[in-house]
Order: sequence, then structure tokens, then C-alpha cells
Amino acid sequence: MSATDMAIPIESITGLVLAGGRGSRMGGVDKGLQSHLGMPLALHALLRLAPQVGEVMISANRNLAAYEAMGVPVWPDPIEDYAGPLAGLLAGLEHAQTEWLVTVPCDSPNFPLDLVARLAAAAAEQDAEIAMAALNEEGQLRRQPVFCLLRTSLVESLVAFLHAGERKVDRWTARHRMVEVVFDEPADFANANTTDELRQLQR
Ligand SMILES: Nc1nc2c(ncn2[C@@H]2O[C@H](COP(=O)(O)OP(=O)(O)OP(=O)(O)O)[C@@H](O)[C@H]2O)c(=O)[nH]1
Repeated sequence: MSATDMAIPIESITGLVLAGGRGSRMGGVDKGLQSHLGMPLALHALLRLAPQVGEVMISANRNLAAYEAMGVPVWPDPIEDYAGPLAGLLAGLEHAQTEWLVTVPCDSPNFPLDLVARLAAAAAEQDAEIAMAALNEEGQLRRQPVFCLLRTSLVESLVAFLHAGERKVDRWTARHRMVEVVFDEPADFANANTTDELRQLQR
């Protein structure tokens, strides 16, 4: 079996676009709704993710009607005050009807078309509960917690973690069987944190 064979059936994976952040490095705007090549950034991520999974959803905390207009379910964080991407992940885990959930951020429109297949193949091969992308940047591996496939049965573990006031992704994933999946083209994961970075994505 090649590394990109879908070892976990596509129908058993829900895709979640994380768009619930503060966007403070972009002046507090709703990043997912910023225009990129004529479409909201979050819609790019959604359209790229949809063929890789069985169903898709969005995690957002403001302008919910604008996200709902993208035609998929939209869930606000179940924890207030912008607890970070883990809070969006919790919304996804609570609402997904499938065995697996995969997340992508709204601000990274060019992620690989085989992202989910590669994460799923690694999770199945290693019998892992979590498969997380890691970028190989000149020999340094940098984990990408927002590009992550995980079993939805982890929901109770995450609820307990967040309700204990914990917020650090690494501290939570360390409690579970996790496999890192290395991607060698960091440019595929370029994202827009600032207005300048958004302009650069458009080149
Ligand atoms: N649901 C949810 N998503 C979040 C939250 N914080 C960040 N995200 C998402 O996680 C991804 C990475 O977020 P960052 O770019 O690090 O954070 P941000 O809040 O969007 O932007 P900054 O305020 O500039 O750090 C983006 O897709 C965000 O929308 C949150 O509190 N809830």
C-alpha cells in the first residue's frame, strides 16, 4: 500500500475549518472572511478540504451568517473568550458524526490535496489516535497542531483538559498515541497572519 492510500475510509472523516480566531495580527479582522483571489479565505480552505473528507464544517465565533452562507454547518466555540484552536477543535469533536475529525486553519489556502490521505494512512499504520502534520524546514521539524486528524472519541479527554484550565496543545496530545507526518514543502502550508502575508499569498 502506498503512503497516500486512504487507509481510513473518507466517509468516516469530518473536516473542520478553524476560523474562530481573533485575527489580532491583522488588526482584529475576521481572517476567514478576508478576500483572497476573489473569495473569502475560509472558503478556499473549505473547497480544498471537501473532496478529501466525507463532510465539512466550520468553527467560527463571529459573523456566523457569512460563514453559514458557505453552505455547511457552523459551530461557535463551546468555551468563551477565545481559548484558542483547541476550543474550535472541541466544537468539532462535539458535533462530528464520524469516527474521525481533521482540522485545517482558515488562513492557509494551499495545503496539500493529499493532506488527509497522508494523515489517515499514518494513523492507520501506527494505530494512532492523533496524526499531526509536521513541516520539515531545513531539517527542523515544526509541528502544525491546526493540521491534525484525530479520533472523535477523544472528546471527553479534551473537555476534561480544557475545563481544568489547560490550553497547551502539546500537553494534551502527549496524553494520547500520536504520530507525526512529515511534509517537506513548507510553502504548501503558507498562511496569512498579517495583511502583508495575505498579499504575498496572492502573488
Ligand atoms: N475556533 C477557534 N479557532 C481559533 C481560535 N484561535 C485561533 N483559531 C484558529 O486557528 C488558526 C490559527 O490561528 P492563529 O492565526 O494562530 O490565531 P488568530 O487568532 O486567528 O490570529 P492572531 O490573533 O493574529 O494570533 C486560525 O485558523 C484561527 O481562526 C479560537 O479561539 N477558536
